[in-house]
Amino acid sequence: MNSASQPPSMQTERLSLNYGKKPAFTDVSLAIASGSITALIGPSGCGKTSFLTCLNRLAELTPSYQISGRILLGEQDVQALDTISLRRRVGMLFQKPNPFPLSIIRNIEFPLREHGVKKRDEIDRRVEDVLRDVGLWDEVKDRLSASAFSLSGGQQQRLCLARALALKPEVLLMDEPCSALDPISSEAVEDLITSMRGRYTLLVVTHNLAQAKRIADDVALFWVAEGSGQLIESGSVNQVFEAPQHPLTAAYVNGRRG
Ligand SMILES: Nc1ncnc2c1ncn2[C@@H]1O[C@H](COP(=O)(O)OP(=O)(O)OP(=O)(O)O)[C@@H](O)[C@H]1O
Repeated sequence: MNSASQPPSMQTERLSLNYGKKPAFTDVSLAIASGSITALIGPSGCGKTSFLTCLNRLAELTPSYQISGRILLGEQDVQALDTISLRRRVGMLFQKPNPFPLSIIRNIEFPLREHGVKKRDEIDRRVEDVLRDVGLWDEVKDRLSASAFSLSGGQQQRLCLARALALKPEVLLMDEPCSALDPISSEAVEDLITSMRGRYTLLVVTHNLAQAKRIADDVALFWVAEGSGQLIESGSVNQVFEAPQHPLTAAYVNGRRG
């Protein structure tokens, strides 16, 4: 599917990020289509993770961070939003599962309560809904009070996904969400990602080109040029993989560079 016809859910306009004097990426303008899966690909150090963490303003936690350009969520400038509501609307899943050191149920209940959901029956309903959504309910329904760390790595990652979904985000940022998992868990998480197409806007950093090809509607390729990450090409998955416009894209997707 080419999602270019859909209005962007998020977009960046000439976004640049420096850590102190060192540029991480420069002048990235990218529109992320609503309800689509966009894969961010490119060699190590080209700024993919830094770009992702700008979108929910996590990058601000790095003291030397300096940003220029604009990031829009819908029509709103994310700098004008408070970070709590921004991060409710733009959730994140990290490379390594990072459940809270709490029980399985509290991992989901905690953010719900933080965001004002206080009624027991609503909490229980939303916990069950999201655990079903990530295919975990049957595996954990009899041990909701057990520690989240008693789950396998793949189950922990699905719990983290459920925790993010509980807040009903519009956009989900995923930083190599499968790369720390065994092949079977990785496939389960990948299947979940594709099952979310159309319901959420997903931006997924992946080093795995075969995975990008399998899951993405759109692909954006970053590269390091002149000492900083650059967006060198973006488009539908078919265009980027089958008819790349830039010679570096052709070399990268064919395994000759990067
Ligand atoms: N917190 C930080 N402080 C200083 N420099 C950083 C920081 N995080 C990243 N960088 C630098 O910014 C550049 C982009 O890094 P980033 O991790 O965003 O790239 P990446 O494409 O995600 O890499 P990888 O695929 O290896 O994860 C690199 O040169 C990196 O060393």
